[in-house]
Amino acid sequence: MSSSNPDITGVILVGGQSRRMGTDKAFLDLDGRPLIERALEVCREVCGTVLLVGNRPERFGAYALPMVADIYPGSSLGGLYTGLSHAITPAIFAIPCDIPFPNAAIMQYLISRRDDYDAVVPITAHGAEPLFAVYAKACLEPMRQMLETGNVRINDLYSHVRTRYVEKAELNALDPSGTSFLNLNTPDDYERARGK
Ligand SMILES: Nc1nc2c(ncn2[C@@H]2O[C@H](COP(=O)(O)OP(=O)(O)OP(=O)(O)O)[C@@H](O)[C@H]2O)c(=O)[nH]1
Repeated sequence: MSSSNPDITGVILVGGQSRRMGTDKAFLDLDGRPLIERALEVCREVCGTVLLVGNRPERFGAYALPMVADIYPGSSLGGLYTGLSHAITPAIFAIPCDIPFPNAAIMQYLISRRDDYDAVVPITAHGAEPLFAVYAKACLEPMRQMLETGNVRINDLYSHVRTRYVEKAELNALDPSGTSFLNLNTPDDYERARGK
């Protein structure tokens, strides 16, 4: 796989319950393609390796990708921790499976802001976007401590690692449609995305 960042693993989070949607979000069809394939496409473009993290490998066999089960099941923080643990690269780019318009240019930009930081996290109108962010191996131990104590609020991680927040204004030019961080949680969200 040729990519501009061989030292980054794209970690696609495909766990969770999809309770609000009522059907596995990874396989929601948008313009003839399931969401998972959109995430996969940008990961292949930007990252050296791709890893799926979730607990239903039988659903993803067709993609012939490495897939690992959550070490700490039950939270997206557990998914991040699992992806970062298994990655053989020094850092990962985490991406959820429920964003219909993942933006490779934004991924590239966030990766380019790594410098000496352990986490690079975009800020949008909705606050931090911890599931579309860069994490270095230095995040593993603080993540593990949070998981061991039952704290799964990813935003609490950032005070324990060197975090670079990337403000919305920095990203606007890369996101003219303003849809890059849209995520689909409910059937209504899905209907709206189909209209875009
Ligand atoms: N590996 C892993 N991924 C998760 C887990 N929980 C959520 N995710 C992923 O994180 C992203 C955001 O998920 P959410 O919308 O917060 O949760 P969800 O369980 O998918 O949906 P709800 O049941 O409606 O809350 C999606 O890509 C999910 O696949 C988890 O426990 N493990």
